[in-house]
Amino acid sequence: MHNMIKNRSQLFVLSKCSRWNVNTFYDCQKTDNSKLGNRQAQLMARGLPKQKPITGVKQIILVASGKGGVGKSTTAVNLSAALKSVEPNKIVGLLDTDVYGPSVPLMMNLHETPLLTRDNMMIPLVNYGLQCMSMGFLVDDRSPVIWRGLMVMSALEKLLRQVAWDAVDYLVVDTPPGTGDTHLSLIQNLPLEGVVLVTTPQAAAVEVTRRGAVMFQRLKVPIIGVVQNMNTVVCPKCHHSLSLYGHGTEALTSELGVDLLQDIPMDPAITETTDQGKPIVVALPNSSQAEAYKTLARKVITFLKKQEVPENKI
Ligand SMILES: Nc1ncnc2c1ncn2[C@@H]1O[C@H](COP(=O)(O)OP(=O)(O)OP(=O)(O)O)[C@@H](O)[C@H]1O
Repeated sequence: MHNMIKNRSQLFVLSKCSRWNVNTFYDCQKTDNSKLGNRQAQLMARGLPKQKPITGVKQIILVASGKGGVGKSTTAVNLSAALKSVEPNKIVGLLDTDVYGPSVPLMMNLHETPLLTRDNMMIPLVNYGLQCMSMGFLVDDRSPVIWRGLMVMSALEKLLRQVAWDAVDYLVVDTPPGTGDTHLSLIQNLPLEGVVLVTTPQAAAVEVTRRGAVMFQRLKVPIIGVVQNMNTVVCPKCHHSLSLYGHGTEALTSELGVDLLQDIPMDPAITETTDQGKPIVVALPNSSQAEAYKTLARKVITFLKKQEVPENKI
């Protein structure tokens, strides 16, 4: 757990039984931004504007989609688990920035309220070896979040700056669908390594993904590649793979000049494990579905390694 505090009960006492909830959003202290580290220098060396890293995090990867419901959160959760599985020595975090429809609590089976450090930083909840933070940990599970944009931005600021990430190597950031304020705010404020776009191949989904991709390209966020989700169905008896929607994603990736990173079939085991709060990479680690997510993770890692600027070039 967090290196300042060795166990949760000790922390609970130290924080005078304070638990983070939505009411404390507006009266907490500012994050300590003094430890920006080498990363900023690396990004400046790449000619990127001066964004502020997240304390305790080395590399940040966005997972985004144009349309809702295409499997972005499922991909983000399984990508996080797969990064951990492929590189067990690395520390992986998962940040859910979908304030209106957070999925991480359900998909990671985490329903507690985060504890606070002495300086009012939220301690990520941990399951399956992944540090996790979500707006869903801070609001009632069943209540809708009825907030105006400014409140959402304020909540996002807290999620970005008031979480006590503990030496995270890879932070996977699940985003809301579309290309709204949250994306702009993430792009403006964070040194992002790149974005993984998730789409299904129907024309409607591909069209919105294209618009999202152009936004990322214009704002100089590297596109790591595209995950095509739920295009194929594999027959459990004869293992024949049937394509449901055709080649919309290939057309998109060749138009954008980016990689089609992985094809994830539509599979009931993925839905079931997701709904049970255990990503398929954890629930069925040797399955072909888990292997698909691990292949994706390996490609993301290869991309991240290429992004690194050698120390002697800074
Ligand atoms: N490859 C897949 N096979 C089967 N079911 C899947 C697959 N990918 C996602 N699903 C299911 O599709 C539904 C939507 O997935 P998910 O919540 O990840 O989408 P999303 O794009 O993040 O949605 P939102 O726009 O609400 O954030 C979930 O029930 C999930 O279990």
